[in-house]
Amino acid sequence: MLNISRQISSSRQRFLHIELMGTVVDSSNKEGSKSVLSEKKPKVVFVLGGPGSGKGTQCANIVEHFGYTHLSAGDLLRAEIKSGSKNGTMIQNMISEGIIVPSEVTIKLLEKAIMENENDKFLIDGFPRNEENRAAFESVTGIIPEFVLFFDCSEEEMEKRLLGRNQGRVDDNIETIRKRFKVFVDSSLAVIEYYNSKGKVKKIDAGKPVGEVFEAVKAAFAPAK
Ligand SMILES: Nc1ncnc2c1ncn2[C@@H]1O[C@H](COP(=O)(O)OP(=O)(O)OP(=O)(O)O)[C@@H](O)[C@H]1O
Ligand SMILES: O=c1ccn([C@@H]2O[C@H](COP(=O)(O)O)[C@@H](O)[C@H]2O)c(=O)[nH]1
Repeated sequence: MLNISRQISSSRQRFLHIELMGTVVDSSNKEGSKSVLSEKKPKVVFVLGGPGSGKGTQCANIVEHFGYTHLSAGDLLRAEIKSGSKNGTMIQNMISEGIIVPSEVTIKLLEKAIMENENDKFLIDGFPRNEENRAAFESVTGIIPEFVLFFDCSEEEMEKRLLGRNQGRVDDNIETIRKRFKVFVDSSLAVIEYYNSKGKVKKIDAGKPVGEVFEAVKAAFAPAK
């Protein structure tokens, strides 16, 4: 039985309370046109959560333990900037402002990364970031995620982690961090709500230490009994 209740505890802070499950990969898209992925039929898990909730950290653990390939949408966009692509300046400006890059750009990068990898199971980290991303990805690729891992963490904790990350990211400054939080609440939570309505969200308390979070993640990947 689903049980979602959203509490707004301050103008900037919202939490989702969710109970969950999920599956299935569909290789056709709604327009009937063929995606480059229609033959491959990869298994996909979306890894979602606010900026600094620990998605990348836990994806590294999942790769090691469960043999998935980790595709961070943000990393693919940053690599696109470095490659000198024609979209590089636009992507750079959008990341600096914490804005969501057009779906077409991100989906092309994800499709390419999946096609170029022999693995058939992928963690897609940090995408979809809004409902338009989600609908476009499903329509273009025909992929429905097996499930969605949702890293639930307070803004206070995420802010502390991002300010301490020290990886030289242009968006890890307090001004952009606050913009990213707002984008997450205004646009990205809707994706989690959508998949929750399909019974596909597995919520993780991501405010705990890394090892404890991974114990919960492992349970989410354990086959249903
Ligand atoms: N459970 C945790 N407890 C404390 N620190 C953590 C935890 N998980 C990750 N961190 C640290 O917090 C920072 C952000 O983690 P990470 O990069 O994994 O987050 P993310 O969700 O992928 O962020 P973004 O969405 O900005 O890419 C890193 O410095 C990481 O080492
Ligand atoms: O699907 C995506 C993923 C990322 N972005 C942009 O990149 C930054 C950083 O993303 P991280 O997941 O924190 O690496 C994000 O703020 C967006 O500007 C995107 O547009 N679409």
